[in-house]
Amino acid sequence: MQQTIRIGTRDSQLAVWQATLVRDQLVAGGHSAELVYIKSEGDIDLVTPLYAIGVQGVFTRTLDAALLSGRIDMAVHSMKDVPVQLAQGLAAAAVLTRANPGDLFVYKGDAAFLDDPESIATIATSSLRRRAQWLHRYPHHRIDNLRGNVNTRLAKVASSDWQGALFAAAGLERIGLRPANSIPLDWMLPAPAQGAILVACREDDTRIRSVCAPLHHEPTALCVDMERTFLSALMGGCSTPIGALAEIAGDHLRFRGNACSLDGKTCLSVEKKVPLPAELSAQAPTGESLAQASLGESRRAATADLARAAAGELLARGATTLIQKVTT
Ligand SMILES: NCc1[nH]cc(CCC(=O)O)c1CC(=O)O
Repeated sequence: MQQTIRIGTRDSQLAVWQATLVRDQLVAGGHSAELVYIKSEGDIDLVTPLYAIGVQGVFTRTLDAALLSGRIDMAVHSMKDVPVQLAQGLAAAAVLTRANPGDLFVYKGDAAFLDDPESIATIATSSLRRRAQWLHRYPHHRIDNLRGNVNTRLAKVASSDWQGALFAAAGLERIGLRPANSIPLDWMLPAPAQGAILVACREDDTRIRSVCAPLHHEPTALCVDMERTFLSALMGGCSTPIGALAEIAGDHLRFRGNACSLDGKTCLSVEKKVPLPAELSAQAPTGESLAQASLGESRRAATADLARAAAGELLARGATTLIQKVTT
């Protein structure tokens, strides 16, 4: 009998949904697995905006510690909450197939005010990235802070004077909460890795790494790695307004990135489109067969170069000043 795999997760509804998805896949693969609930710093202080907490990994550090001490065997995270550099001694065991990567505007009443350049609406979000991109498009609006897990935030919107609030589509959709009065924000670039789930384990845990191999989705991993490479090449911390989205569209890889000033007055954006290696087209097999097909480090290196080139372009066009303004 193999030992039961202990899957660490935060206890928000979204986190539990994601961890359950992993557990169910492991169980379907013939393994025994259970959830272990662990509170993160980000769940305890629900008032301070994340950018003001100021440390990376507020949602991941307690889980990292539980992994390293052997209390759990794997941790399931929303990948966008995980610092680009994983904690020492940990490794990515799998990146799951990405859900809707976009952001969503949830509004009250009707959304006609969006087309009215005179309207003085107040929109809620604590994300500097969403704030900056929203103000870039709607400079006449006001932004208020709104923290908490998805459920708390939805409830706060309902009982507030705000006209609406901004959410990750994946966060709402996964827990079956996508409100009818919502608009997908195609023009807003999501956070790097938004909508993707990362399973982390101890670097030397070969059993867990092989158990997780069938859960891995290489096309998603390739895309989110590009986005995270772009982020680190721009020196963005978790709170810098940087958006990035890599998408596989047929036989092409499309990468878009941006960096904005906090007030949204300046938004620099970049786009790259390159042909995709045939084995990674949208129809590519997933999981084990693709892992076996092995992309090879060279292909990853090529897409990482593209992300760094995109970042380099933004830096050359003035992103350095934007980022300095944010961090000082
Ligand atoms: N920052 C918190 C967080 N981390 C992951 C998600 C949603 C799921 C995802 O983006 O993958 C959210 C909520 C949100 O941004 O609205």
